[in-house]
Amino acid sequence: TSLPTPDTATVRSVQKTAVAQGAPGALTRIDEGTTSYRIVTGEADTGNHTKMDSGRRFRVGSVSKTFTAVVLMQLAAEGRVDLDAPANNYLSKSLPDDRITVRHLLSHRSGLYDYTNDMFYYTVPGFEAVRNKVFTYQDLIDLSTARPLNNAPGAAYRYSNTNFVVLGQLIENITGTPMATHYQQRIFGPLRLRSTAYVHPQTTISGSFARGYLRQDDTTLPLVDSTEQTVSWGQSAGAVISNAVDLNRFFSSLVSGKLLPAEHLKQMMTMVPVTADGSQSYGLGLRARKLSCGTTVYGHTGTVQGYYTYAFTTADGTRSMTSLANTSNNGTVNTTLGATLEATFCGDTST
Ligand SMILES: C[C@@H](NC(=O)[C@@H](C)NC(=O)CCCC[C@H](NC(=O)C[NH3+])C(=O)[O-])C(=O)O
Repeated sequence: TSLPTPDTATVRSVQKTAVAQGAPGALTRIDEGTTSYRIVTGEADTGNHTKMDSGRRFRVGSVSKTFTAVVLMQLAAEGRVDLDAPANNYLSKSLPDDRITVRHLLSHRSGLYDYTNDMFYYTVPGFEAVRNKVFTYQDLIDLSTARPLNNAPGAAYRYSNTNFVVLGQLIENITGTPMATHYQQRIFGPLRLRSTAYVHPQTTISGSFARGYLRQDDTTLPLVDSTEQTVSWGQSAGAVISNAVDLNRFFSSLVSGKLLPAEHLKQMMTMVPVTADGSQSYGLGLRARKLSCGTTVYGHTGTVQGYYTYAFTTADGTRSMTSLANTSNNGTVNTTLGATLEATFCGDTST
């Protein structure tokens, strides 16, 4: 299917708006076969006024969930896990409800409470309290199960980081191999994602990277440099580090069948609407968005202190886009940045 030419002028104006709304900088990279478009605005480091550039690495937040889902689906394809079995079959310490299946975890239908609601209720104090902490998966799961389930297993979609922390623990329990090894051997290596890494609990980002700046709840106060942290509160739900070209290659490779057999990819991409207008849906560790021009794109968003990410591709992987703004706790910027999807995949709709 031939898509309209990406509207890079609108991408640029969207980025300028995001900067005007408080982001120090933004980047967008669009890949289509051998053609790439790179648009950047503002600064990667406000301390020495280093300009943003599109090759910089950053924390991808929940885009990590898609990487974790791919590992899980490969194990399912290898016959080592049954998606419809109780997750408790694979866990050393049981979840409070045997009805929670592996598929419920992948599709955010388990009902498990999201511990980050309490952890980050107060944004900067919450962040400062955990930025150098190292949690076990069980520490985080125990924070969640201290609260009642949001819903009966399978009864509703309710986004929860807990689901993908449980999946990290489950994968390590089944295989005896750390998530970092699975990511590297099953995804980063085969796809040559040379700027992508899982270095938990290391707090620093190596190579060329964008610094991240967290907005305070009192927005009159200056941004907090949140670049260095363990992201141990996120791990298999949010601790991957990558860059735009790698995320574009990851999502286009995923949907074009390079990581999973057809049946398992199909299950991952089988979407359930999560918004009333049906424009947003969730599959297994994967988001889909139906854009105004009728094109549906597949990928994930990410929010981690100092970094907003959108990483999406077309159903056939021919065009991929990754956008980053290096701030967070700023919903206006997050919404604005999302407009790079329309500009990229629907082209110039102003005429
Ligand atoms: C939404 C996004 N989810 C993720 O990326 C996961 C890993 N991030 C979160 O759950 C946000 C944690 C708080 C961030 C903090 N907010 C606060 O502290 C608010 N009090 C911040 O904005 O940096 C997704 O799936 O698309």
